[in-house]
Amino acid sequence: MEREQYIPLFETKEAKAWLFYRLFSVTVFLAVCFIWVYRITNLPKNGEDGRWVWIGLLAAELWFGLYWLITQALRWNPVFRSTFKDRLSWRYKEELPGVDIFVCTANFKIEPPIMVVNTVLSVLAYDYSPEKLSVYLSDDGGSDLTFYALLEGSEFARHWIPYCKKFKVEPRSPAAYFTDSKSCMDLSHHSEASLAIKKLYEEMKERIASATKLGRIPEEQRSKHEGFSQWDSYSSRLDHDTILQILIDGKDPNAKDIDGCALPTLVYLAREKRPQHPHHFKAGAMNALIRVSSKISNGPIILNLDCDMYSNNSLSVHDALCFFLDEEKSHEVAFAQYPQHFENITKNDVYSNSLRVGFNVEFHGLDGFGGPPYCGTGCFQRRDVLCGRKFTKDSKFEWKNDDDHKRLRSILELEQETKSLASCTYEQNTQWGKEMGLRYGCLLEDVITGLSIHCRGWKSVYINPERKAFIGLAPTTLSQTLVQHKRWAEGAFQILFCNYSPLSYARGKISFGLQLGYCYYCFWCPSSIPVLCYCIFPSLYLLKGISLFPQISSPWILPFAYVIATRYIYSLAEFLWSGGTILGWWCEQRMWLYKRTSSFFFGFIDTILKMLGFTESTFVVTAKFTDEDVLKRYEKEMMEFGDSSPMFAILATLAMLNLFCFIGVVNKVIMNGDVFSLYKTMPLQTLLCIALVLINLPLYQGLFLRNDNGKLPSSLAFKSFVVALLASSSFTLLY
Ligand SMILES: O=c1ccn([C@@H]2O[C@H](COP(=O)(O)OP(=O)(O)O[C@H]3O[C@H](CO)[C@@H](O)[C@H](O)[C@H]3O)[C@@H](O)[C@H]2O)c(=O)[nH]1
Ligand SMILES: [Mn+2]
Repeated sequence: MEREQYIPLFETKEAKAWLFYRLFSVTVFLAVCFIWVYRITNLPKNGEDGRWVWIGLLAAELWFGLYWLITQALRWNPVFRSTFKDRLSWRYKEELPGVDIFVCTANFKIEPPIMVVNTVLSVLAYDYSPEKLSVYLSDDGGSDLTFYALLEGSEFARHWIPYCKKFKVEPRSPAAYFTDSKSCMDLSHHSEASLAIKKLYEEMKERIASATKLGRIPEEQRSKHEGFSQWDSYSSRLDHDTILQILIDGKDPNAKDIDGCALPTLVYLAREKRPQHPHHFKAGAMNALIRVSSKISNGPIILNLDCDMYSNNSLSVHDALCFFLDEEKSHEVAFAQYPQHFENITKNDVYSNSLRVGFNVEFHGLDGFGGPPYCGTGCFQRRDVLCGRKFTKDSKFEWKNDDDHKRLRSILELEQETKSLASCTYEQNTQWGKEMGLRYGCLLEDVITGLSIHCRGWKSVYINPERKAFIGLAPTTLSQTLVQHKRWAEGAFQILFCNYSPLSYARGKISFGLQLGYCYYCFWCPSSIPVLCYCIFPSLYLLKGISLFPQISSPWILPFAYVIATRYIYSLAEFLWSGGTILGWWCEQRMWLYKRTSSFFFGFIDTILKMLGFTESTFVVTAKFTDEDVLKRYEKEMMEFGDSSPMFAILATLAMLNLFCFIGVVNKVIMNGDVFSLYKTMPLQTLLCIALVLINLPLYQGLFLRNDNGKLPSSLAFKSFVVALLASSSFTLLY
């Protein structure tokens, strides 16, 4: 037979301006070298003022310079991918592979069941043959409320899916669809059907809301489904049997939507939990899902989603499949990662949660070196690779289509057999969590798993289409953002010491660029220390009148000026290009500082304590639900403090310290009457201190000027005031 002509399913383009960027980056590096030379050649002699702090600054600047070199990997070689999904349907017609979608939820109190159901509905309604689509919800909360909500959702799906397909609805999360102004316009066109479906949705929402409010399932509902009986032996969230229920069996000829078309499979799973067995958080949940799904649908492609990440494009599966089914280029692709988008980002994004630059710039850069990391959500994976398969030249993606849609066993039998795969003891003495499935023992289970896949020789691709594929919820308070980043930074730091460390094990197994790329995240924690030094010492020495940087008349000021100016101009340009605002960029600078001085610093300390055996790290789940009061302030872009966490204590103390130094210096200048002397002798120190005070303005407001519940508690204000005052005055008087 003649070989069919090869038609590429995706293409990869390089960025246009890469040469320009590389030249620019070389000039910055030269300037950095001059700064190092300045520090070394001007080191104060033994006994002179400021020798120790000078050495400290040298260390910090060495770190900043080297770390900056690492970040170049993220921008050196960006690539952009596009897919041809019409060719896919044309080429493969009905022979596309099965896709299993895993949605994870963990806590019904902070991850509202109605939101979870919307996410599930959005993927159930994918424009993909229902026989080949299966959706699994893993509920680590083991909550009958979530189960009940899913049960309601499965009933509603029988109306929702045909509605979506008939009217080509987008997005297919009902909640998003009914609030989207554009789709509401459409809604008015196909009047009757849309009013009816909206009513059904509202009724379902109402039932779920009242059950949630009540805190239990009404008896009449409970008696309708035998699945609830599985909660009879349930004692707590962390102590219960496996609960498994196939809510829609796609292979059952009676499972039909209201138009008589087949439905995708839908499964609820709460794996067994026992207090004496570690459950490994999300990684454990995913591994249980991998095993359970292998018995039920065994789709060769797996999509993993967080419970808040609904699908915003009914054709994303097709887009992703282009990367796995291309006849010449696909054999090395292990996973395709989509970016995360968030629907609740305010205009200037006060907490810098949109991760704009990361997803619009840096991930493209990593893609150029062998692939973006696995981000835990919005990621399509090959099942065989996830289960430990190594890359070889003939690792082509293969799947067989079983035409037999009938089950040999009854569904009850199947459920019973499958349950044991989700038990606590199943993994004992197996490779699960090590060589198979997601890796255990790291707070960033996704990134470490992706790294291990890269180390086995696979590539990944980054797909960032115009129409957003997945949209979720970002944290809405400062403390949530800081806690989330602490988890991420701590997890990334753990990777540095694990078996797959990008510094040692990965060498030679992944490209040098990707090694650096991973290091960028892994070194977040330790980079807190030089930033802390820079926030404290230059200002204290300014107050004391000791200069630590070149004077305005010295030529050495030039490299400093060049680095500072280009760093900020470039980052502003990049931020605006990625769709941000100027004020948003300013907020990002603030969050840059806050993350380093609190999240990354605490992550650093915690990792060290953990290595010494003092603590265990836990996965703190981000709330996807905000109090009305808090939400109002969030929408007004007011920083939300509220409680007195140790992270806030550090931030407040640093802010106060800089304020005192600033006031002290202004006072001195006024007494001396010579405004210009400071500008001549210590221009950079003054600039740094002023910048730190300006960036902290919202914090001073939270400390002293606000009256709402989101301000900083006065006890914390008092403590930080005293500590900062003591530190600055004792430094000037005694030292
Ligand atoms: O024991 C647990 C803890 C969490 N989750 C689920 O994991 C997901 C992510 O949790 P979230 O609190 O939203 O964390 P984020 O920081 O927003 O998530 C990012 O970072 C995590 C790693 O830190 C990844 O697991 C996520 O996929 C990624 O989106 C959620 O759906 C949770 O329900 C579980 O299933 N079991
Ligand atoms: Mn999340």
